[in-house]
Amino acid sequence: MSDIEKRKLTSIAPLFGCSCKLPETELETLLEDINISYSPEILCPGDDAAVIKINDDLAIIKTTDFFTPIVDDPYIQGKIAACNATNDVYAMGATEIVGVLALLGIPRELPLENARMMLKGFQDFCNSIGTSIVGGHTIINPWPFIGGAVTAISSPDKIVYHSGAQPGDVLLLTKPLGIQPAMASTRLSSEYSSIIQSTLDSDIVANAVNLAIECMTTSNLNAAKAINEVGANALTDVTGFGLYGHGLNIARKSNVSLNIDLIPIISGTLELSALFEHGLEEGKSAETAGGLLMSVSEENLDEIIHSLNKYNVPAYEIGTVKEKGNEHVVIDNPEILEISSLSVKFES
Ligand SMILES: Nc1ncnc2c1ncn2[C@@H]1O[C@H](COP(=O)(O)OP(=O)(O)OP(=O)(O)O)[C@@H](O)[C@H]1O
Ligand SMILES: [Mg+2]
Repeated sequence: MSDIEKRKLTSIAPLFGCSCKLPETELETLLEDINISYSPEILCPGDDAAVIKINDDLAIIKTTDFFTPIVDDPYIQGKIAACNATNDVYAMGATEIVGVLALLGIPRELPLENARMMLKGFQDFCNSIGTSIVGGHTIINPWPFIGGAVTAISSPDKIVYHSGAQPGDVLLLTKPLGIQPAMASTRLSSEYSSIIQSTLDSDIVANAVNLAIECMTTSNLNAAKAINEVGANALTDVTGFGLYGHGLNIARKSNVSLNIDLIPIISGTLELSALFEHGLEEGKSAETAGGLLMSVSEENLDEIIHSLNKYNVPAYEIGTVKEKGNEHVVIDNPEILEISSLSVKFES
């Protein structure tokens, strides 16, 4: 057995899941320097996915995402990668994916069986949301990575942009936060292990990891279906830039301020975040395949919550949209809501 075969998937790269994204400020500098010119058919440069208007009835949505492993099980890693890559389509309010190209990077020494299981998890997840791998690209690379390039279609008028949040709107989030600290607890040195054991019950840590994996393998498709039925003013998904960073994208594009006064977290992750200094209570902790953050009018609020719950999607009311103030995103001493299950009580 080679050295790498004996190592865990997450031990081959030093960054995990969406936390390997280039920081947002550096990405902005990079893209500014290139000065890309977008033609008028590109409806929303800088949003979660590119939307290309073909005619009044048809837009094509294209997006790509890939990252390093966040779990050691290659099959689950494949599912998480497919969930994360396809979620940017749902973050535009679109629901109809027509195909996914699978992108794979594998270290020379990694047994092909590991790569095969990642791809199998990827394909099974795509099937579970009604689509399939239609091709891909595979390279030899020192760090393993997996992801997808996704194509979807939609009516242009169903697309929901970052830019539509209005003062008076309510902010809803569909998954709890805390993926980064929950998963960091699975990769601990013995020094950290003993600190955690003295701080948190081992069952709480195990449940946090299980719920984090459930979050990362639960598609935002159902949430997008609900939004498609009722409508939302602005929409994004919460990934590597955390709630703060993705909220900032909506606030800037909409020229408003977001006041966030409640942060739903995976139970136990506040203590883990404090230990690893991830900044969860400030919305700064990186999420992977996180939930949808939407801005909805007060008058649509009950209907959208009802519709989300009907599709078995939780809806946490985390704050409100204000006229633009000194800061685009205000998260000041928020209430912390500990979540230990994604299941929804639905009353029709
Ligand atoms: N190399 C690149 N060339 C051109 N545009 C890019 C490049 N990298 C990122 N972008 C654009 O920058 C914006 C932010 O990219 P990013 O992948 O972080 O999207 P996101 O939706 O905010 O995050 P996530 O994909 O994790 O959900 C997107 O509009 C994306 O198309
Ligand atoms: Mg996104």
